[in-house]
Amino acid sequence: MKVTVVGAGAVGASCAEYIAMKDFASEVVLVDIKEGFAEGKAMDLMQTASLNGFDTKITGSTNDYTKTANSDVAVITSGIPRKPGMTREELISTNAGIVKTVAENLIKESPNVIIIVVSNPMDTMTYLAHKATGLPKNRIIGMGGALDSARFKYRLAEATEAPISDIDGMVIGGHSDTGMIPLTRLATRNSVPVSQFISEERMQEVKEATKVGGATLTKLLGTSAWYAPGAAVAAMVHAIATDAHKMFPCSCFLEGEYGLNDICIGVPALIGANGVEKIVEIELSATEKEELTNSAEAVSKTNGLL
Ligand SMILES: NC(=O)c1ccc[n+]([C@@H]2O[C@H](COP(=O)([O-])OP(=O)(O)OC[C@H]3O[C@@H](n4cnc5c(N)ncnc54)[C@H](O)[C@@H]3O)[C@@H](O)[C@H]2O)c1
Ligand SMILES: O=C(O)C[C@H](O)C(=O)O
Repeated sequence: MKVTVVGAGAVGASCAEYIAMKDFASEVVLVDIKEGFAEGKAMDLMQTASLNGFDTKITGSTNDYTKTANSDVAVITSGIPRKPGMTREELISTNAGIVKTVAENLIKESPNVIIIVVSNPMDTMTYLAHKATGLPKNRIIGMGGALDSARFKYRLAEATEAPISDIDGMVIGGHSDTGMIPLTRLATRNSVPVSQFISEERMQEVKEATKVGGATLTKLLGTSAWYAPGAAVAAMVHAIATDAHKMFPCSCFLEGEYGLNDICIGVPALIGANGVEKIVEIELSATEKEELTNSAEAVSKTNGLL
């Protein structure tokens, strides 16, 4: 499998590294607009190959998309990250132009590619990539829910003092500080509802900490996070490569599912060789439905700024 990662910055390089470490791709091409940057990151990563035991070939390119030809999967991480105090939505004016151009360049060289959008505001950038490329909806996927769910599990494990491997949980909705919906009702510790281990008040704290997970890290780091985002993308690319039909909440183009239309937003989906193999419609409570409706309204409002 050939994978292109556009943007060789913090998230792009982390994503390329995790993909290489899993050793399932024949080639990863890093692309960046900064002269020599992607080539440098690729060389540095390749010099870890004998140490970390992978055979994936990582190459770099300064904005030459011919090097990306016939990619099976392309990940878009190009664009600016937020600074402390900013929302993801504030990045739209810079990132929309970048994501549109990059998506158009990618499909010229790789007409059969599956695109995973990471750049923020991610749900709106996924919608933009969908509109700009006209690719079938199964081949444009936004990465947000896989990361948000990993953060939810981290917070649940912390609150229950359980090993993370005991914990399961999922976050749906928009990838924003206010739009995420950690499904506390469905979170489990080894099949037992987490609500049996912690108070309702503690559960609310977990929910709120999950929603501002990205903002918390941005405040600590001075820029947004990259290890967990890179790992989340690598897990999704791996599911495509292995046709795993693994369930991730991710930003999918909806046509009636969950009562929503003409929007990309986080819902559970089975990810396999064709990208989104199936959107899974789980039964939501009245409160969760209302939260999803509100979240979708906010994403649509941001889409209106395109
Ligand atoms: N969806 C998510 O869960 C998630 C998680 C983390 C970060 N992000 C987003 O990912 C994006 C990247 O974050 P980062 O921390 O890697 O930023 P970064 O600044 O470290 O890297 C971005 C890279 O994009 C490159 N770039 C800019 N314009 C380009 C273009 N036209 N073509 C190719 N490359 C171009 C830059 O030169 C830079 O190297 C941000 O928008 C951030 O908000 C999303
Ligand atoms: O928080 C951000 O701006 C980056 C990313 O969306 C994240 O959740 O880490």
